[in-house]
Amino acid sequence: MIRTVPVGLGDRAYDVVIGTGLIDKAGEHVLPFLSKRRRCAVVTDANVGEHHVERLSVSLEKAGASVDVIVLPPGEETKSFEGLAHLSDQLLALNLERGDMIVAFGGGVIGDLAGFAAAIYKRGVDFIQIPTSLLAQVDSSVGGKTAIDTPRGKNLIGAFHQPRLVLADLDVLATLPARELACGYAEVIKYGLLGDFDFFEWLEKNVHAVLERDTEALVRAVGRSVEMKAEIVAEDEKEAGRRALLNLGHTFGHAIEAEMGFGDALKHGEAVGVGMAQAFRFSASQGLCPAQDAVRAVAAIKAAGLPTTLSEVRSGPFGADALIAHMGQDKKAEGGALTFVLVRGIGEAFVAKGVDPAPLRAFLLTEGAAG
Ligand SMILES: NC(=O)c1ccc[n+]([C@@H]2O[C@H](COP(=O)([O-])OP(=O)(O)OC[C@H]3O[C@@H](n4cnc5c(N)ncnc54)[C@H](O)[C@@H]3O)[C@@H](O)[C@H]2O)c1
Ligand SMILES: O=C(O)C(=O)C[C@@H](O)[C@H](O)[C@H](O)COP(=O)(O)O
Ligand SMILES: [Zn+2]
Repeated sequence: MIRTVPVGLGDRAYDVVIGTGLIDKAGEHVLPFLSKRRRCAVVTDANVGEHHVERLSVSLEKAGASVDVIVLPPGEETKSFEGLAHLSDQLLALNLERGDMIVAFGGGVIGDLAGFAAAIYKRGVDFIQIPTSLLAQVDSSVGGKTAIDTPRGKNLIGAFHQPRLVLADLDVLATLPARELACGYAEVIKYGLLGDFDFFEWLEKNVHAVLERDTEALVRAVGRSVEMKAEIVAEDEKEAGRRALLNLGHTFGHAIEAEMGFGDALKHGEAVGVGMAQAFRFSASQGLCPAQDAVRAVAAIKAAGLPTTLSEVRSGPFGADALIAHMGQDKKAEGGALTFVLVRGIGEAFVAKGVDPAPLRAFLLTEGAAG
């Protein structure tokens, strides 16, 4: 089974190919994008490398490509200035040329880092995304946001750089740890919560099928997510307007991630789980959204085993002012004022500019943050 979702971006358009058995056929898919000397640098992490990189290399080599593999340490810490310096140096050591291809083979950390390296290496080389986590298949491999974190915040240094192709092989999810699958589910349910009530209702009924990796359920979950992201990105590539909806839960979530220091204790998908729950509760507290929609949204996030409250993230409290300070670094902020993605109900997100910090602070106190 193969499904192709086009991302309509004119001269930067590309396909997202979703299906099974794609790693073994990667060479065929990638070959048309290689230059004459057919050289690729595959960037992966140690976990993905251990399970899958051999098959990918064989497939690329069978198609006539010459392949070098760069293996990085797994984890969010790799998506940093240090990780970028290390990767750039490895690419230079291989003497990769401008016409060569970088292949990002891993989760969102590898995709964001290798994509950013591709955007700036020798002022820009092409790259292909072969996402291996559910989160990367439904979200980070599509849309061209690439970045690294800094201690001051999430994804603060980066570039828009679209891949030439995305190959999402559902088979590789077989080796993905259950915790990571739940992280990916957070971004899947985000699409339902932000703009597709029917998809949300389907997820309510099929959460266990998705988490048990039932192929049919994965095809629908990944397919619908990518379709929604592709449609939004094609309309608003650089987040001038509607693309901000994809940030539902992220202004809250990124602030929590920054406070937690971008490590293993709290993963991005988990932060988005709490962040989306807070976006619904905050919207309800401001009279924007019916309280029962917030209760239902939170229950659906919880059903995947994701956290929905600050106290599940850390027993010690978060400082309300520290969280608000992080929110000030959010890329959606305008003229010093905060922008949030809020909701009128399930499937009805909207962009709220100029959010007053006073009710926000009061809300965070009700959430258990310290004053
Ligand atoms: N660019 C975007 O639009 C976008 C969107 C969403 C998230 N992100 C970013 O993505 C990152 C999170 O991505 P993630 O959740 O994929 O994290 P990740 O890349 O750290 O991968 C999660 C873990 O799973 C392992 N793994 C991945 N695929 C595997 C497989 N098939 N088998 C076994 N292990 C596997 C990895 O080694 C890692 O330990 C964050 O940095 C987030 O900011 C970016
Ligand atoms: O693609 C987008 O646009 C998103 O916002 C998707 C998010 O899930 C993702 O985490 C993204 O990296 C966040 O972007 P940022 O601009 O808030 O750093
Ligand atoms: Zn995200």
